[in-house]
Amino acid sequence: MSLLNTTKIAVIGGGSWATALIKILCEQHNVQVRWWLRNQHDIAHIRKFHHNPSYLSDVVLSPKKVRVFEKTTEAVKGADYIILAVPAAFVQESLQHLSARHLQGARVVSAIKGMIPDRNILVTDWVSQEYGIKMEDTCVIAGPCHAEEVALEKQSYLTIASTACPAAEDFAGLMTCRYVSAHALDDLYGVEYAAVMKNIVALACGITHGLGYGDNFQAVLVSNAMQEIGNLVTAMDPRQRNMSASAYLGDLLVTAYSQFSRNRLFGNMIGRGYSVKAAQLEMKMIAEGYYATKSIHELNKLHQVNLPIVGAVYSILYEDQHPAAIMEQLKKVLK
Ligand SMILES: NC(=O)C1=CN([C@@H]2O[C@H](COP(=O)(O)OP(=O)(O)OC[C@H]3O[C@@H](n4cnc5c(N)ncnc54)[C@H](OP(=O)(O)O)[C@@H]3O)[C@@H](O)[C@H]2O)C=CC1
Ligand SMILES: O=C(CO)COP(=O)(O)O
Repeated sequence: MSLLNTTKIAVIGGGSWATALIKILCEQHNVQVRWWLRNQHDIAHIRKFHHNPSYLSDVVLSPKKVRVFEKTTEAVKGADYIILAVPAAFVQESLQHLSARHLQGARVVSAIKGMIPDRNILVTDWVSQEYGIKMEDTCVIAGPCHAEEVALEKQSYLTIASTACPAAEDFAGLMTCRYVSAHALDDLYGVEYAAVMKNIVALACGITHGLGYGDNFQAVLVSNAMQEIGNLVTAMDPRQRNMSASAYLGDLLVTAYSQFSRNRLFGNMIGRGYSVKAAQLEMKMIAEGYYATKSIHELNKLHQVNLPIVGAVYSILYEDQHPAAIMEQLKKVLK
C-alpha cells in the first residue's frame, strides 16, 4: 500500500452510488479519495462547497479526505484501489484515456451492476481483458444497498465478491463503518450476474405495478425470478451457492420493492404507458436494467437458459410489444 499507510482510492463516476461510496470512505482513517467525475460544474461546486450538487446533495464530502480531478489519468495516480461507479453503458467512454500502464499496481473494484453493452460481458471480465488486471485483483461491491439510505446513515449491508477472498476481505474493511457492514464472498461471477439480472426483474415488477397488478402477483413474479436468476447464474458458473444470501436474494428484494429503485421506477413508467425515450428523459438517473435486458438476451442466445421474465421485458423494451399483452403471456407461465 502507499506511503504512511494511507490507502489511496480512486473513484470513477459522479452519480449517487459514487457519492454514497465516498461518504463511506470518508468514515475511514488514513484514506485518501481521488475522485473523477465528468461534470465540470459539479467539480467546481464540490471543490468550493464539499457537496455533490447533482446527487445526494446533503452528503458532506470531507475536503481533508477527498480531492476532485478533471482527468481520470490524474485521479488514478498511485491508487491502491480504483472503484468504477459509472453505469456500465458509459464505462468504456469514461476510461477512454486510461491504458494498462495507468492501472498497474491497483486493484479494480466494480460498483457497477450491469454489463458492457454490445460486448455483453461483465465489467470485471472487461477490465481484465482490456487492462490485463488479474481476476484476483478485481472485486465487485454487491448487496442490497441504496445510495439514498447510505446518505441517511440507515443500517446497510454490502458483500464484496472476488475470486480470491484476501482481496475482497481487505476491501470489505474499507466499506465497513458505523452504519455499513461489509463481508467478503468468493463468488465473483455468481454475484455479478445475479446483480445484473435483478435489475431486469425490477423492471418487470415496475411494469406490472404500472399496469395495475398487485402485491399477490408481484410475490409470485419475484419468486419465479429467483429461480430464473439461479438458472442463469448456474449456466454461467456452475457451483454450489446459497442463493438466499443477501448478495443474491436480498439485492433482488430491495430493488423489486424499494421506493428508491431506479429500475422499478423506470418499469412503472413503461407500464403506465410512457415510451422508453420518455421514461429515460423523465427519470434523469440511469436504470441499468434497460441495457442489461439486451445484453442478457444476446448472451442467452448461446446458453439457451429458459428466461421468460427477461424475454418478456426484452419484447416490451426492444420489440415495441404492448406491455399488457406481454404480461398476459407471462402470467400463464408463472407458478
Ligand atoms: N444508486 C444506487 O443505490 C446503486 C447503484 N449501483 C450501481 O452503480 C452504478 C452507477 O449508478 P448510479 O450512481 O446510481 O447512477 P446515477 O443515475 O445516480 O448517476 C448516473 C451517472 O452516470 C453519468 N452519466 C450519465 N450519462 C452519461 C454519459 N453519456 N457518459 C458518461 N457518464 C454519464 C452521470 O453523469 P452526469 O451527472 O454528468 O450526467 C452520473 O455520474 C450503476 O451500475 C448502478 O447499478 C449499485 C448499487 C446501488
Ligand atoms: O442495485 C441497486 C441497489 O442494490 C440499485 O438499483 P435500483 O436503483 O434499481 O434498485
